[in-house]
Formats: sequence, C-alpha cells, structure tokens
Amino acid sequence: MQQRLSLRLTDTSLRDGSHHKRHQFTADDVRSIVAALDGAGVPIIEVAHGDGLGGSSFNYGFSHTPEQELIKVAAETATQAKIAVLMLPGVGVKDDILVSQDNGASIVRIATHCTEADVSVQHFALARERGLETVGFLMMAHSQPSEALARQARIMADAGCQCVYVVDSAGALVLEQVSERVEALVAELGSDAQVGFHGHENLGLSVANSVAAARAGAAQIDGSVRGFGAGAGNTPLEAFVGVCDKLGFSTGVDFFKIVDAAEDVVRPVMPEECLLDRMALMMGYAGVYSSFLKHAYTQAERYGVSGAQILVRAGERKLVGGQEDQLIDIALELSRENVR
Ligand SMILES: CC[C@H](O)CC(=O)C(=O)O
Ligand SMILES: [Mn+2]
Repeated sequence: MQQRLSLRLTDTSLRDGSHHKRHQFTADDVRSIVAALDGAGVPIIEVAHGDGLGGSSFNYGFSHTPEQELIKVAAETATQAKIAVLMLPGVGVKDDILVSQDNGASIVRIATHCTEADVSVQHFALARERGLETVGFLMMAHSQPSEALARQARIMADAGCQCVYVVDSAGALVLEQVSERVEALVAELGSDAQVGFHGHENLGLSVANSVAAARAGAAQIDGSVRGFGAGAGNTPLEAFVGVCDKLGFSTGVDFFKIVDAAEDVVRPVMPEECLLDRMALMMGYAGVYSSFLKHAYTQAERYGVSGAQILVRAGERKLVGGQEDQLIDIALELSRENVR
C-alpha cells in the first residue's frame, strides 16, 4: 500500500508578501493574519522584512513597523503555529537571530544564493547551539544544475541545517526541473536533512511545481495565502491545501478555514492582487529574482524606460539578490538607447 504523503507547510505571506506591500506591514496586519492562519492549522508562519532580518534600509526599502515588533506580535498571537524568520547573511547579522529568538521565533531560515552556501555555516552553528530549528534557502535554484545544488545543500546540512529548500526565486523552474533538483537533494542528504520547496507563480506553475516537489520527496513546502509574495506571488497556500486534499497528501491545514482567511483577512491587507502580468511573466521567462519587481517599476518610472526590458536585461546579466542597484544601471543604459 502506498504511504500517505505528509507535508509540513510554511506560510510566507508576512515575509515574502512584504515585497508586494513595499514592507508596510503593521502590527494589526500581522495580528489578524497570524490569528487566521494559526486557526486554520498552518504549522509555520514566517515573519520578517521581505529581504530578511535587517532588510529595512534605503537599498531594499524601509519597514513601516520594525520587524522585531512584528515578530513579537506574531509569537504572542500564535497558539500552535511556530514563528520562523529568514535572514540573508550580510543583510542581517547573527545578533538579529538572537533578538528574533528573544521575541518568540523558533525557526531560523538562512538564505544564500545557490552557489554561496558556505556563507551560512556560522549562522547554522549559532542557531543549533541556541536550540533553534534550522532551514536553508538555496535561492535562484533554476540557475544551477541539480548536482551543483546538491553539493551546496551538503554544505548547509553539514553546518547544522535540518531542511534545505530548493528556492525557485524567479519562478522559472518547470515541473521536471523541480523534481530533478529535489530528487538530487534527497539523494545527497538522505536522513541528514529534509528537503523543501519554495515556489513563485511567474510562469503560472507554483502549485504544480509544489506537487512535483512533494512527489520527488520534499517534506516541507512554502506558500503564501492568496499568493501574497514577490513577483506574481508565491504558491497560493489555500489552493495548494485543496490540491493536497484531492491528492491524499496530509497537511493538517483546514481547507475551508484557510480559504476564509485568504478572502476575509488577507485580501483586505494586500495593496492589490499579485498579478501574472507582463512584468511577472518576464521574470519567470528571463529568470529574474522576484524581489526585483517593485524596484524595476521604480526605475522604469524614474528613467521613463520599459520595465519589462529592465527585467529581461537583469536576466541576461544573471543578477542575484543584493544587486538591486544594477537595475538603475540597466535603466540608464535603456534610456541612452531610447528603449521606452
Ligand atoms: C530577499 C529574500 C528572498 O525574497 C527569498 C525568497 O523568498 C526567494 O528567493 O524567493
Ligand atoms: Mn520568495
């Protein structure tokens, strides 16, 4: 008899959705969303600035409310859900992890570009020493073949990471490309660490890709209620829960409650729906970091050039997270070439 797949879900709307909201979450937003997700049975809720701990800055955008205040509110509101934080080494520092733990976070997710896992080693060591659960994010996973990703996952696992995620930051991966990567990590890590998948909707495949990841052995899957995330958004968690019910995967999340949360609680907090429009499609097609979307809009408007072309060139240059300032350079180049 086939074993029933059991998946552990993380909702990232209060972190990845921060990009879509230009980092303007309030304590009330966090309180209402956490209460609704917690009540629906979502086991993990991620809260932080969109660019992770320490992200509030001129480069990435200033937070409305300090993220540590939001983390504290989330931890005080949740009755069963664990609160996770995400950090990119260099954007945040080790102290940010410790302060998050003081404020009630119990899971730390360290994100690096998918060829740079070694910069996460000291953070996993610290987190484990402090009794935190650990997750590693290999971002822009479309840009590397499976074997290279598996080698990077090994670095994270050896450093103390308990679940390494294949992160489709650009929403550029297509079905088998997800399965291959997840399978390679599962084979490499064995019982040393679990494998997870974080999708974006830029080619309209986030739910299907998440199913592919689960079938390939991923034990943890990310999504955001109503897709509230960067680019065209993340895997819409309520849709994924419904699909899991249909496929017989157990998630522990109540479909009807999470649908109500999406409609009645999350929708009013969103500035607008996340759209699978020209800009988002360009990101999926050209392989661009979803967090660049709002920055591309800003520079397109400032220099009167095509936002879609900014993104296409960002893909050609193979920009990675942290290189947001190069979008200005591209906009100036387009302006010189008169590409409007
Ligand atoms: C800035 C961190 C980034 O948004 C992490 C993430 O969610 C991704 O790479 O998709
Ligand atoms: Mn993301």
